[in-house]
Amino acid sequence: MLTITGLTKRFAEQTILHGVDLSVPDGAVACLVGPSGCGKSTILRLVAGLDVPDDGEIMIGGELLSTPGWALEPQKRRLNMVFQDYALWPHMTVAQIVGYGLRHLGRSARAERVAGLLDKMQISALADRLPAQISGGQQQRVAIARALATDPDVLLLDEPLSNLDVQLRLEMRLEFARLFAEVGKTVLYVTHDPLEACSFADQLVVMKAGRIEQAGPPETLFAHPGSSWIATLAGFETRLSGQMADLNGADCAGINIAGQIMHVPLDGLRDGIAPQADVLVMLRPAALRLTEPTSGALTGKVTGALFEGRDWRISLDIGGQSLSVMSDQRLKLGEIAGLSFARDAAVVFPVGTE
Ligand SMILES: Nc1ncnc2c1ncn2[C@@H]1O[C@H](COP(=O)(O)OP(=O)(O)OP(=O)(O)O)[C@@H](O)[C@H]1O
Repeated sequence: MLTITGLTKRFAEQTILHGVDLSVPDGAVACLVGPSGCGKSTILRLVAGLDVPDDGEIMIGGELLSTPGWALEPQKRRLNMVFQDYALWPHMTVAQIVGYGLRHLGRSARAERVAGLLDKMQISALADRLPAQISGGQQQRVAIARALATDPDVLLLDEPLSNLDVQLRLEMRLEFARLFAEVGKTVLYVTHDPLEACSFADQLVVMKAGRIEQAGPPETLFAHPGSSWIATLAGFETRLSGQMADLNGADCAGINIAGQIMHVPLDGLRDGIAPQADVLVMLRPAALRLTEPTSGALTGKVTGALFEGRDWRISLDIGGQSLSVMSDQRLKLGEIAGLSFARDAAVVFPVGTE
């Protein structure tokens, strides 16, 4: 178990991490995700021992790595880090790079272990090449093989896919999912791409401004986002402003959107939203449907229709607020249409706390 408690880091006058608590069980993959500058890489660097915390403790499997006033030297920590730029030594061959941390082994044991790692990463044919003679994706595999060579308890990866093209990134996501399951290491993985994080995370850790906003399995976070920022990551992209009107029966709330009442299931509603509170309703575009403008449904006026190769993107004005809905039918400008949405399509946040 990797355990981080009250981790605090300051650079000059600025506090970069504000008492971060995080536990990653043995063999689990935790992905730190969040906007640039929120402190993700700083956490990795502190765990790796490349920087010293101002406060808090870091432990791996009961062994203390860092506490105020004391830090275990980086090379004594049972972990390895893969950097964004791979940091491969330019004058060494792939086999020499991967075997570098195994110099204590005899020649044949070392060669056998290196061959196994190159095979695992599917780069056996590149053993005698220099880093400059292989592609970015292949360099990435070499960096991971090197990190696995010394059989660390924990792997730290800092944006390892960000230098690869889009297609290769998609392929490597699959590869990482396979690899992480196979090697069974505890992994702390930094990315700013939530979809990359979701591909293989057991635990998604969403950070903002030096704090953890929400952590848990990706499915839980995406179904029950704790903030509008996470809701946006989870694809609740369409926004409507309104006021709480009433609690309409046991499982539905009424929200006033520019004079019309929109009925939102209570499981999409945050606890403790006061009556009359100004709220932000966030909807997943894929779960919105256009319907006949029946009474009881939210209705809007069509202000645009764009054909996007398969479906029409219909722009709808609802009391001065606009949103777009995909439709298999073209609607006329000025037409009134109803809007329906699936039960899990909406989440609601009180304005000011979102
Ligand atoms: N050595 C340093 N000296 C001063 N400030 C630093 C130092 N290292 C990081 N910072 C600052 O700490 C903040 C967090 O940086 P960090 O690299 O952890 O962010 P990040 O979330 O990993 O961002 P990115 O996705 O852009 O890499 C940033 O504002 C950065 O400028």
